Amino acid sequence: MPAFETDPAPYAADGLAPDARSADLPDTEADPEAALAAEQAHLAASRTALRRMREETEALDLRDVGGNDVSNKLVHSLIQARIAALADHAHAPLFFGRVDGRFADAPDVSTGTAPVEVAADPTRPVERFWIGRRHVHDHLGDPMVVDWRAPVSRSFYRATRIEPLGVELRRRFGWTGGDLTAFEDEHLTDRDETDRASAILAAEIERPRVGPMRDIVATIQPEQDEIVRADLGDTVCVQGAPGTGKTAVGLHRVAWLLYAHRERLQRSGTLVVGPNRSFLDYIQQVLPALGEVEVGQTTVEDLVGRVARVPVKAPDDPDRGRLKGDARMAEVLRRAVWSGVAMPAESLLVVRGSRRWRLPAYEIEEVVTALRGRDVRYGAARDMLHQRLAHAVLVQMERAGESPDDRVQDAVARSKPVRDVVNAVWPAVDPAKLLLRLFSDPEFLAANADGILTAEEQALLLWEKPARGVGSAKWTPADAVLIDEAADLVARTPSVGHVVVDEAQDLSAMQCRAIGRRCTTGSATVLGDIAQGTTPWAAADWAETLRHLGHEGARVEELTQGFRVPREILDFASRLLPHIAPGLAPASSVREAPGSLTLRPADAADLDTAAAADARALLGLEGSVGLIAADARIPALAKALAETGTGFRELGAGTATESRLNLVPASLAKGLEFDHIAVVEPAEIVEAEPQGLRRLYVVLTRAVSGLVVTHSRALPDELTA
Ligand SMILES: Nc1ncnc2c1ncn2[C@@H]1O[C@H](COP(=O)(O)OP(=O)(O)OP(=O)(O)O)[C@@H](O)[C@H]1O
Repeated sequence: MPAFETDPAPYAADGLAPDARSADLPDTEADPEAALAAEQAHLAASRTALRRMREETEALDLRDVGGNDVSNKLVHSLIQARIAALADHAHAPLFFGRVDGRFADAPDVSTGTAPVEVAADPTRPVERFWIGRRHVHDHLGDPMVVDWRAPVSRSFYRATRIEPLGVELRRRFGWTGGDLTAFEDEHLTDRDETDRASAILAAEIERPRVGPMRDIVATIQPEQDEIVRADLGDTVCVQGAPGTGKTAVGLHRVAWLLYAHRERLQRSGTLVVGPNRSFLDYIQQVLPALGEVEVGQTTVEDLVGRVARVPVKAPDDPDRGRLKGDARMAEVLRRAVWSGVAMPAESLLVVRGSRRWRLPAYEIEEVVTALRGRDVRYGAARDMLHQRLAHAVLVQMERAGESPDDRVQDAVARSKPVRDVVNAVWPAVDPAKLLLRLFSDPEFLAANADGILTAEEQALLLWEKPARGVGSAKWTPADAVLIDEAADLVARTPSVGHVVVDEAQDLSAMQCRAIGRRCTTGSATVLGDIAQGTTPWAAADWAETLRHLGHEGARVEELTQGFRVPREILDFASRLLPHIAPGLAPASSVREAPGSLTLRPADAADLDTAAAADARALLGLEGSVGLIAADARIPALAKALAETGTGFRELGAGTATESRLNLVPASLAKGLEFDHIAVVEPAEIVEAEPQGLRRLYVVLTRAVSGLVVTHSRALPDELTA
């Protein structure tokens, strides 16, 4: 059987490949240069095809659509989004890989939006697929580049010599800017060939970081791909050491889910929750680069802030914050919300025309009791109470020979006597006011917290100076989460189809519940590292976090291969692990960078100047630089940098300065990475907070290429032992 279905002219005069998927290409072994030239020709043809696809979209005539103004606007914006998605980014490869293999003939293997598994079929002729960021087809509709999320692309990421999935050849391409410059082949069915380390893969991982995080579509690893392509219904929790690709995997998973379940998820929505704004800024370009612009990216504070609508004015102190984040608070709030429901003292009297209708108190009580027993939100039950009371009055009218219709019932439901009864027996609850009362009124708190919180805990919650009103209270982030919980007891929080939660180890039980109620009808990807938990309420294990998220029993996967931090630095930082997370094994590193770690003693008096000089020296190297120190030292470092006229960007300062040098308070370093980092005075970082050793672990593991530790004091014992 010939290697490929033959077609003697792979590239036609118009530059388009009539059927490059099965055409003969030059023999790679005999003539690698010709093989590279053929790939470059396929690239040129694919670019031409992409341009044609864009021009066709641009030429779409909206007048044909008809419809009203609103639908025209919608179609117009969809077309604009499509045109943007079809842009050819000259600096990025249009494809990064190719698979040649014998695949079962599924109709949507290269274009499918359903998660069709690609299957091998040795009886089929060899077909080849180029894998890239977006789908490109020729004028006949045949694929020239297949989206990395299409079913057949799975074989590119997952095929091994043991399980080739139909793949005979896997080719990776090397690029310089927009030019295709090299390729590497693996013949997965060739028994004589052995695995070799991929230079292209290594180069891609080593590429210096200049700006925000970028996508990893070209190099997703099999264990990562398994998480990326997990079914929509699966909630997956990923534990992974620093730099193992958790964030990258979470973002690619959203992009894959949107491809495989586009219609459903576009309707329900998706959400990425990250620890802070600096982190969201850092990751914000990954999804748009993958063609997904409609994913909400937010912090927990912003998420609950939209519901709580109170000004957050103060941080949480550790003890109070821990208590406010405790899951027992949910029960206190539940009791408090429902505590206002009372039994009626009087009957209900409705006057209509010349007639008076009386509903005795015991009948009202029956209605209230029945509603309490139903599994509905407080506010929904309150709305129902109006209607139920009106209905009971209507029954009396009917018994008396009248024939009232729905309009009469509505009028009675809205009448003042009914409203008065409802206000008395089922008062409206304002979540923020409820919390204000709990924290200001010891008796109200005791009535709802006794048996749940100890007397000391109740005392801890009470404000020393009760607030006058919701607007003037000194709300903290944990309070906003409690208000969000109360709001959900009153009215159900809408759920999206999928939520990705990053740095989840730092969430309190109540924060988990806040996120969990936003994916009650959907699934979640939960990412984190127990060793990097730095909040006073950080998780000790994933089972608890998953339980509070409402996804108990979700599977926990571990990523152990580090892509960011060179081995020497990772080994150095991992000395802290037995002290901060005894159960966790250190990650391995795929990257060797001998000499990447420098320990530099300095005089206490010159520490800031020395650190500023280190950072300036690092600017002489390629890539981004992070100067990281305890938060309290940041102003001194900013001054030292300014004195030498070194431009820098201070994270968290709210300024939009562009600079390769980033001045980073240790508390904002989580999730970020820089090519080179200079860490100042580790002992100070450790002392700054109860979880200081973990903070130091986070800080030391931000480096991609090099780490300089500048210190005037002894390094912490845990780091030198
Ligand atoms: N398969 C891969 N190919 C190339 N680069 C990768 C791969 N996986 C991860 N990386 C890179 O490794 C770095 C670390 O990834 P990421 O930030 O997702 O790790 P993380 O596990 O979330 O780290 P942390 O716990 O420190 O937040 C990033 O630069 C990412 O692009």
